[in-house]
Amino acid sequence: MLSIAIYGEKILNQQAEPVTVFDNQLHTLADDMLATMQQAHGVGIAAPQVHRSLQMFIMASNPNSRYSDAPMMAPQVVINPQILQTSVEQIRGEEGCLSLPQERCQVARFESIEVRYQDISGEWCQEWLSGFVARIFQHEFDHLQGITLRERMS
Ligand SMILES: O=C(NO)N[C@@H](Cc1ccccc1)C(=O)O
Ligand SMILES: [Zn+2]
Repeated sequence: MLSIAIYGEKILNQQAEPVTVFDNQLHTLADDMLATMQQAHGVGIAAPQVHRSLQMFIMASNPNSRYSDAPMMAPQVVINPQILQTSVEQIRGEEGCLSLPQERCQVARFESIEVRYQDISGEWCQEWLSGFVARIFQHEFDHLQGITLRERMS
């Protein structure tokens, strides 16, 4: 397990660096992030939260004790992400953050987004996401820009 940075640590307010080397060490980091997220009953985790200032996160929505109505999806490693388009509609919904333990708050997010990112092997993927998975993507994407829930609490 990796240690999770807590709100206030400056790494959470930094712009993360692009990933340029897709090697075994990157695979190990992805595996360690997933294990750390699962141990914390999370549905997503971003590299800066495990003290690695890299443009990389994992989305792994699953119904668990913290989000009982989360949809089931296979864990997805997202590297060097871009948000290409967003829906007009925004939806308020409850979010938590592993770096803000015990806090939950309502955040407005775009209902659907078109995204482009590289997977663990460096292949580019482009797709539309909507609903809870789009919410997780936007939450993790914020982390890569040094934005946390505290800055989103309206
Ligand atoms: O802190 C993180 N990721 O950065 N993990 C959050 C992810 C998340 C995002 C959006 C809505 C709900 C939950 C978690 O509670 O598992
Ligand atoms: Zn978070």
